[in-house]
Amino acid sequence: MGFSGPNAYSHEILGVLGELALTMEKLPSWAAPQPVKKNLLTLRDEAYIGYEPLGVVLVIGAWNYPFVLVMQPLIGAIAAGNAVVVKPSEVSENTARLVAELLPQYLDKVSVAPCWTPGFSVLLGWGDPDTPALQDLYAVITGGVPETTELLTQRFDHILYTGNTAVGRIVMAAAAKHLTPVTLELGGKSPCYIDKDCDLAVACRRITWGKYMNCGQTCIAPDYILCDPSIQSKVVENIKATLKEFYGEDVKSSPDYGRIINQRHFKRVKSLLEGQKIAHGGETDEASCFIAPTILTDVSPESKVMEEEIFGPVLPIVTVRSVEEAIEFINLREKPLALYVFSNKKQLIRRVIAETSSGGMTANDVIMHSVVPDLPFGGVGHSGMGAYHGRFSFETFSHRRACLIKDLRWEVLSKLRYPPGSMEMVHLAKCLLLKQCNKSTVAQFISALLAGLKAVVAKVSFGSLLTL
Ligand SMILES: NC(=O)c1ccc[n+]([C@@H]2O[C@H](COP(=O)([O-])OP(=O)(O)OC[C@H]3O[C@@H](n4cnc5c(N)ncnc54)[C@H](O)[C@@H]3O)[C@@H](O)[C@H]2O)c1
Ligand SMILES: CCCCCCC=O
Repeated sequence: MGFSGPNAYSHEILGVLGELALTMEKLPSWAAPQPVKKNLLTLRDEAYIGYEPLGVVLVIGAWNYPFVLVMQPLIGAIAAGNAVVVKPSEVSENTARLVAELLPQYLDKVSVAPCWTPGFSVLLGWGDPDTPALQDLYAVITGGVPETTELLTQRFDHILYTGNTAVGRIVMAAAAKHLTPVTLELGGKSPCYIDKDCDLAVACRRITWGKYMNCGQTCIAPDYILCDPSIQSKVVENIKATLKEFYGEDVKSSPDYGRIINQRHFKRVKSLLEGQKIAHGGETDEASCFIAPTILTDVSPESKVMEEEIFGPVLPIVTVRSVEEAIEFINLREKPLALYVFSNKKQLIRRVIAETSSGGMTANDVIMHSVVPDLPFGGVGHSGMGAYHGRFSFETFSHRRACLIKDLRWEVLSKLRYPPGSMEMVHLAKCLLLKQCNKSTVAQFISALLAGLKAVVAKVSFGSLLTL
């Protein structure tokens, strides 16, 4: 993909460092038992949510940000107390090799792995599973489809998969065989609506940054623009001006402009240009997998480029006459991973939010919701299920255990639920649970309490008499 040094650091390392710092600071509070609200029936008890590890987590990463996409889930899974098997994408083979080399050097080992089968041990390169030896608690498996397919036959306690929707189905089907819960971080076409009432220069600069970073190979890149026909040419001019500002006269030689990951994806993205009106860019070079930043205008909603996620530096503009039409356009399609809206009108922004659905959204910018540490990152519908980042990673990889600790006294309150049943007891329970009390129920409750109290006092006095 040709990340330059600064881009590799900011896209792949900074996020991991931020996640580590946040997790180390907040983990004690995330992991602490969370007391919950009590009702009159549980007033004297301890009721809380206790967090416990799920067990062994499988993290399957994608190639477009190959380091952060395995490290960020790994941090959450470790923080929640799990053992982890990491499967980086074979497409970004150098990073996969690096992860496999580095992780075992820095992370803990374990002397036994009782729940893992012999087949699994062989897959992990552990040799004879009966021979006690130190094994990686955080193992890395490299390889492609056959290795991942084999890995998926094993039983895990959670799987977090990042990648395309088609493979997402395969992962979910394999997980279902073991009743393993999954987090699916998928993709899709993230729309970007530009209202006429907005600062187009700023909007287009931000869109250009998010669309063409990593050569368009970002899961939450704005996939296409929806705007009024009257501003289409201004949008094109502003994006063109920004491209010059960002990458200079010769994009090909800019260290900040990437390349398509491989020939297969190069051919796929290039084919999306066929039959389109190219307002800017369109140049390609197969040998170096270069595709220039490209803008397509007056794109038909029925064209191929509007059918699949582009995942490349091609930005189609589809014109719509109003925000209603934009909302309808979005809602006729699968729920996207991200949604963007640019407008000076807060009311219009709130309307777009209220009348659409997406994994996440940013107004008046792109990508940025994904770097707010207290926001969950994930899709909805075909763009994914579940979420992670920060506290949400900890929650995703933990079991929330409902804990209630009672004592063996105050049996008088428990009598409410014991047979034989009576309507008086139902009214009393309703009074205690729903706080819907009438006078006679309150009187009944007080007399029951007094009876309980009398019994306790009698027991204590009898005990004191005995000790005299
Ligand atoms: N939601 C997110 O956080 C996020 C992040 C990055 C990418 N994506 C999405 O991922 C897609 C691009 O990634 P990709 O799918 O090309 O990545 P990819 O080719 O790297 O595949 C992802 C993972 O799936 C495994 N895999 C591939 N085929 C498999 C099979 N038949 N059975 C089992 N495992 C298999 C690969 O080994 C890899 O680890 C885009 O749709 C993009 O939007 C989503
Ligand atoms: C700036 C990094 C964004 C990472 C989003 C991951 C999806 O591809």
